[in-house]
Amino acid sequence: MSNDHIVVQLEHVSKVIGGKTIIDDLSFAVKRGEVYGFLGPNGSGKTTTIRMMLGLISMTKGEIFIEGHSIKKERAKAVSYVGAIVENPELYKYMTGYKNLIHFARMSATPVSEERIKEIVKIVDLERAIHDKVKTYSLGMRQRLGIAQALLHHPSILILDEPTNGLDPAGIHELRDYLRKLAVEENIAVVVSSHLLAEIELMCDRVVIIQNGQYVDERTIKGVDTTHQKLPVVIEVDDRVLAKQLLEPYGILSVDLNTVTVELEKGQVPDVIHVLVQNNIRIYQVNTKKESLEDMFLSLTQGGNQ
Ligand SMILES: Nc1ncnc2c1ncn2[C@@H]1O[C@H](COP(=O)(O)OP(=O)(O)OP(=O)(O)O)[C@@H](O)[C@H]1O
Repeated sequence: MSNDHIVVQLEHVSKVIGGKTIIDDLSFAVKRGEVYGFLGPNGSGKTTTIRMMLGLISMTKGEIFIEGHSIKKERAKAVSYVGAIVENPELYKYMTGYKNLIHFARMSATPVSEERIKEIVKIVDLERAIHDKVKTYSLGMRQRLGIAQALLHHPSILILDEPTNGLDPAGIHELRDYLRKLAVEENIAVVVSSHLLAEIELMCDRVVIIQNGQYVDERTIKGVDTTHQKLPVVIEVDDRVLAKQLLEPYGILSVDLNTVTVELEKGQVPDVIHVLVQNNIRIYQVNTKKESLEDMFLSLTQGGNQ
């Protein structure tokens, strides 16, 4: 199956509770093999959206498809592809990790083989501790056991609501590593919600940002090839008129008092500097305008509702 395979798709989803619009026309799609961040300030509607993705609450408008199945029309089928931990997983502290998994496997609607349990234990890195009682586990280990439980039935998508809550930096680091491994090795979509940009940036391949229940932006975080991305480059020169003439072929965006802004690919920047220098233009500054995810998220969360 190709990695462009869309596992979950939200189409114009809205949720109104008590006359108040909590989610407003939200659309996004998550693919196999990726860790997808769902980022928004507290109260922006992440949990509500996740509940709709799990079929726990209805949507007022729109559609959610999981593996092509409508959550409205084929709820049981659609939800069968989802593994999720929304609140703290229910674990039996006085049983071993392994016995917990056996217990959940028995409760699963789809049969789970012992082989599958072993495979999952390996993926979440609990091989050494799996026969110890859960009460001896750290919070991070308990969370991994919870994830193992959510994965028993071979879901196509794993949804984790604020998974780093309560974890220390080492725990967050571990979580990041095995979510990545999970997405690739199990070839599943992993959706992680958070109100902390730094965490999402560390963990995810792509991120959708919401505020007040509305879509704000979607960005690729890792592995993005910026070589051919065109960005505005502001060049401060002593002769903007001549500079404008020379840079015309590259596409001038604007000319100010002593700057010329051109839209350039990274590889064109040295060429442009070369052309200007050859024509005896003095260059004082070259700046690429790029709004970082952080700038944007900070401007969204200004007002301190984090
Ligand atoms: N059942 C409900 N009735 C009324 N308002 C609700 C209900 N559920 C959620 N809300 C409101 O909807 C908004 C979004 O809540 P939600 O829990 O989805 O946000 P969130 O992004 O998950 O935030 P947090 O990270 O704080 O949990 C909040 O303003 C919340 O008060």
